[in-house]
Amino acid sequence: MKNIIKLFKEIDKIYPHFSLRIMLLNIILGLIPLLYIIAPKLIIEELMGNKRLSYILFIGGLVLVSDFFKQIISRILTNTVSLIFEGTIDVLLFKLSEKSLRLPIEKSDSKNVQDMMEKAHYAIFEMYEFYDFLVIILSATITGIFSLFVLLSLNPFVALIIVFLYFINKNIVEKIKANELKYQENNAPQIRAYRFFLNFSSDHRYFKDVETYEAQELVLKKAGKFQDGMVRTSTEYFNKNGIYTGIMNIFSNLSIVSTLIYMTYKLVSDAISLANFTLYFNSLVQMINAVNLILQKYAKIISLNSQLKTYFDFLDLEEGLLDKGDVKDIDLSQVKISFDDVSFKYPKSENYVLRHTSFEIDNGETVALVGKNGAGKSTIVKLLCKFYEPTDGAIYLNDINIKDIDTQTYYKILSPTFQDFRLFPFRISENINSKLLDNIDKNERAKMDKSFKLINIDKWIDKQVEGSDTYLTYLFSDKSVEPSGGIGQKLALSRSMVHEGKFFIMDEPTSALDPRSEEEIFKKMLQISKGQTSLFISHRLSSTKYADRIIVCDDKKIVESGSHKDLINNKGLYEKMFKTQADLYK
Ligand SMILES: Nc1ncnc2c1ncn2[C@@H]1O[C@H](COP(=O)(O)OP(=O)(O)OP(=O)(O)O)[C@@H](O)[C@H]1O
Repeated sequence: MKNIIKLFKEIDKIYPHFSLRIMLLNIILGLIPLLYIIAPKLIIEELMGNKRLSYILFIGGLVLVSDFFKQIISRILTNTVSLIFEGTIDVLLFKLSEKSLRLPIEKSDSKNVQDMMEKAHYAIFEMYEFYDFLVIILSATITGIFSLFVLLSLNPFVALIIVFLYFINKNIVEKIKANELKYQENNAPQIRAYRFFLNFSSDHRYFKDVETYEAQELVLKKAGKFQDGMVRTSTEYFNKNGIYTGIMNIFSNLSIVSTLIYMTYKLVSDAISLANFTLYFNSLVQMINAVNLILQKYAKIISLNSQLKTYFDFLDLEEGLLDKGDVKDIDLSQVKISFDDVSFKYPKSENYVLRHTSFEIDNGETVALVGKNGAGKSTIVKLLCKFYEPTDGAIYLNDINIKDIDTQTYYKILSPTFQDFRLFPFRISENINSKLLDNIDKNERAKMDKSFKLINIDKWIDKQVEGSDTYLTYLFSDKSVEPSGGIGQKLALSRSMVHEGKFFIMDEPTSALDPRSEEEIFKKMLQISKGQTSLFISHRLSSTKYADRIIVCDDKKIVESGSHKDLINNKGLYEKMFKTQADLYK
C-alpha cells in the first residue's frame, strides 16, 4: 500500500486535508447502515411488546431521515472525490510530461522507459477505480465489522463461516490479482500502438505518403489487427475476472444460505426471537456484502498500487546528463572544443558508431565536418549536445569535461540547428525567442528582426498576416502560415542566431534550400560566425570549402583534417568526394 499512501500524500499537497475529509464522510456513510440493521429488530420488538405507535414512527422516521442524509453525503462524497480526482489527474499528467521532457534522449529513446511512461499514464487513468474504492471501502469496513460482532453474539461458530469464506476467497483474489497484473503488463505496448493509430488520422506528416503510395489499406489492416489483439486481451481478462468473481459470489451465497438455515432452526425452536432473527439476518447480508466488496476491490487496489509504483519510479528516474554537472562558472572569452579519444555505441546497440575519435575546434575556428551517409556526423552533434554520453573518452569545452558542466549553463553556450529540427505550431516570434509573446521585450524583437534581415527572410515575414507574430501552421490559429521547408530552415537558423550561443553547431543547415540560397546563406552563416567557434555539417562540399578547416569522418573515425586546398592535395577521401560532386554539377 506504500504507493497508495504516497498518492494520498500527493493529493493532500494539492488539496489540503483531502484524506481527512474523505475519511470523515466515509465513517458517516459506514455508520448509517447500522441503523438499517437494528431498526427492524426494534420495530418488531415494539410491535410484539408495548406497541407504542409514537416509538415505531420515531424509529421509522429516523431511518428515513438517515437515509436522506446518506444520499446527500454520498452525493457530496462522489462530487468531492470526482472533482478532486479530475484536478489531481491533470497535475499528475503534467508531472509525467514535465519529467519526460527532462529525461535525456539517451533514456527517453529506450523501449523500457517508453513502456514505463505508458504504464504510468495508464495508472493515472486507472485512478478512477481508486475513486470508486475510496467511496466504498471505509464504509463497507465499518458496516462489516459491526455486523460481524452482532453475528458473533448469535453464535461464535459463525466466525468459522467467515474464516472459511475469507480463505476460499483469498485464493480467488490472488488469481484476480495475477490476472490484473498480467493484463496491465500486456497493455503498455498495446496502448502505445493505440495512441499511434488514434493520432495517425490527424498527423499531416503522413498524408502525402499515405495518399501517393495508397497506404490506406496497409494502415487500416494494421489497425484492424492491432484492434483484434486488444479485444482478445480484454476479453480474456474480463472473462477470467467474471468467472473468479462469480465463484466468489457462489461461496458467499452458500455462507448466507447455511447461516440462514441455522438461524431459521433457532427461530423455529424458539432459541431466538423474530426481532433478533431480522437483526442477525440483516447483519449477515451486510457483512457478506462488505467482505465481498473489500476482497474484490482489494485485488484492484493491489494492482493500482503496483501501477502507481511505475508512476513514482518514472518520476524518480535519474535525469542523467541533465542532472549531472555543477560547473557554472566558465570563462567564455575563448571557446575551444576537443574530442579526446571518444568511442561511442548507442544504448542497447552492440556496434560502435565512433571509435577512438579525436579532433579539436580552436577558439574562433569554423570547422566543416563531412563524410558519407551514416559515417557518424550527426552522432558527433548529439554527443556535443550531451544527448548521449561517450562510451569511452571525453569531450572538453575549454578543458572542462562537458559532462561536468551544468547542463543549463552549457545549453546557453550552444547554438545548434539540427538536421531534423522542429518548429512549434506557435507564433514565429515565440519560436525564435522560446518565450511567450507577452514576455518578448523590445531588445529581443530588435535582435530577431536583425537576424531575419541577415538571413534574408525579412520580406517574407513582412508579408505574413501578423508579421513575425504569425502562427506557424493552423493548429492554434486561422491567421497562420505553413512555411516551406526552406523557410522553416531559415527560421531555425534565425533561432540559433538569436540564442547567441558562443558555439555554433549546424547539422545540414541548408539542405532544404535551393542552390543559390544555399550558397548565399552559407556565406552569410560563415560571416556571422566569423571569429566564433563553429561546427558545420553539410554534404554540399562546394559550400563547406569556405570553412577554416575541414575534417573528414569515415569508418567510425576522423580520417582527414585540413583546409580545402590541403585535402585536395592529399588526394584522399575528401578529394574523391569533392571530384564526384563537382562532376555532377558540370
Ligand atoms: N538512435 C540510434 N540508435 C542506434 N543507432 C543509431 C541511432 N542513430 C543513428 N544510429 C546509427 O549510427 C550510425 C551513424 O549515424 P549518423 O546519423 O550519426 O550518421 P551521419 O553521418 O549523420 O549520416 P547522414 O549523412 O546520413 O545524416 C548509423 O549507422 C546509424 O544507423
